[in-house]
Amino acid sequence: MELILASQSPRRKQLLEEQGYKADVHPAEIAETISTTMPLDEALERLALDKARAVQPAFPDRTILAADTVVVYGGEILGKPSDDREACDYLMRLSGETHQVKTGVCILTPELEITFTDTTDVHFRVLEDQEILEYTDSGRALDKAGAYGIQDSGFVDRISGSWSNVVGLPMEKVEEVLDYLCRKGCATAV
Ligand SMILES: Cc1cn([C@H]2C[C@H](O)[C@@H](COP(=O)(O)OP(=O)(O)OP(=O)(O)O)O2)c(=O)[nH]c1=O
Repeated sequence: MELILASQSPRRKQLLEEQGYKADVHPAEIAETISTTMPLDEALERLALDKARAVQPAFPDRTILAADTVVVYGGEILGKPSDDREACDYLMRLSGETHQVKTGVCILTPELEITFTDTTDVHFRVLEDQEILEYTDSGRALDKAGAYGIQDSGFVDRISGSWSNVVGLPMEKVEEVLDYLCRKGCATAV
């Protein structure tokens, strides 16, 4: 199955390819604004839908996948940090605590618009100031929600829920939907 991936995230491409899906990358060029006038899950799905719709005119016959991942801690949304200082601030706040990672997903076909959100609870071990600085200095924090990668930081000591959801795509649910689409015969469109 070959998808149009409306995301610049190399992690999402890798997660899809590891499960046997080919992903042709065409990132949506839209502002990443999360609406505050609706519940967060709905707002993430809306943003994923907007990303998918932004590329649909170029690929009207294809299946398009888009997503948006955020960290939620203490009632606040932590997206991608704007600089190293903010990245350090996020990591100091998350140290020793449990937060949530939410990914809103949209799978858009010529006939269907499917959106859903998955949530994973993530617990950080207590972090030393020095390791926070080393991580942010390495440049790995800036393109990631919450300023860390579960896959490259070693900060996480346990999770409850989907691991791939934290990396940027809840593959268990994504596969369920893609399998459903194949069974429904949308395969011609993918
Ligand atoms: C929490 C966490 C996030 N991330 C990444 C996944 C996403 O790439 C990024 C969240 O930003 P997103 O805005 O969801 O995605 P993106 O900007 O990389 O790509 P696009 O908007 O084009 O879809 O954070 C990890 O790689 N590991 C993690 O543990």
